[in-house]
Amino acid sequence: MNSRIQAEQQKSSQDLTASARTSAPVLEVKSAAKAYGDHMALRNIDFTVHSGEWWGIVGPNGSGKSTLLHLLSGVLAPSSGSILIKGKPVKEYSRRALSRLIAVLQQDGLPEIDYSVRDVVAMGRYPYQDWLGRDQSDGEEVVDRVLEQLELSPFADRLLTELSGGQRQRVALAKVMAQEPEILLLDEPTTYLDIHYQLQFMELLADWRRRTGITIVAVLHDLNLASLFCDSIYGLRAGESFMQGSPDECVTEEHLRSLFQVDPVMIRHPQHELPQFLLKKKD
Ligand SMILES: Nc1ncnc2c1ncn2[C@@H]1O[C@H](COP(=O)(O)OP(=O)(O)OP(=O)(O)O)[C@@H](O)[C@H]1O
Repeated sequence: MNSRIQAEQQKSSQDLTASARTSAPVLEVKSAAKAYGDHMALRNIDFTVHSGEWWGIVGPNGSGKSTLLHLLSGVLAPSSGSILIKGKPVKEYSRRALSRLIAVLQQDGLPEIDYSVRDVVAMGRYPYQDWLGRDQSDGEEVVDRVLEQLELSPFADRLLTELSGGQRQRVALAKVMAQEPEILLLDEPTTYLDIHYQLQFMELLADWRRRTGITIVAVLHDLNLASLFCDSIYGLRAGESFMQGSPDECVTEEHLRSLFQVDPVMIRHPQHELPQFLLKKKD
């Protein structure tokens, strides 16, 4: 990619971030806690996501990241505190209204089933169908457009069972794109992807956000990717808030040591001016 295009893309991403900061809150977590039986998985969680922002949720295994995502999507109710979506408690939305607002993508987005790519992407239109299963909007066009955007048109009639894991994850992304949500929640979406597909997946999200201003909250294990793509990072440790802020504020040697007990070598990305780190092995 030539450097002028790269600079323009970086600028448009910065513009998006700046405008996101001045826009309305879409997700608000207020003093939220979640207990499973007598185990407190989350406590004292407070953060606000504004329209068009991209947040990365990071933290060690078992720190409560997926639980937090389940609270945001309304799959789980907080034991105390509240979760607001566009100013309204999540529990006050009907399932259908919620599925028009929020799409969720898991780490293994789709099972290996005997459905064609087109049929699976069309399932994303479910929130727009009436009780007879008719799409009340331009569903077919949306499905065609999304297949085109993700370069899946040549695969449209292939079965999911005939695709690689990386291709299936792209179809999973197409399905949530067809859902046309305002908020996208992702739980470790790049876990099973090789570095080519990891980067491609993150670029597709970035492109989607540039085009539509969608709000993204993603649980990410890879802090280097989080630093490259997210505006803001929220770090959890043992169910409690550990840090929140920009990649520069969060991806630091001190935080990495304290969160993950690793001894990293910090570097500055020479092209993107963002913090990155290398891991060291014992001598
Ligand atoms: N359904 C459940 N019942 C009981 N305890 C649970 C349940 N789900 C999660 N937990 C516990 O809550 C804590 C947080 O789990 P959670 O899955 O949210 O962490 P995580 O940060 O997403 O972990 P990982 O990085 O390993 O996926 C863990 O101690 C886990 O064992």
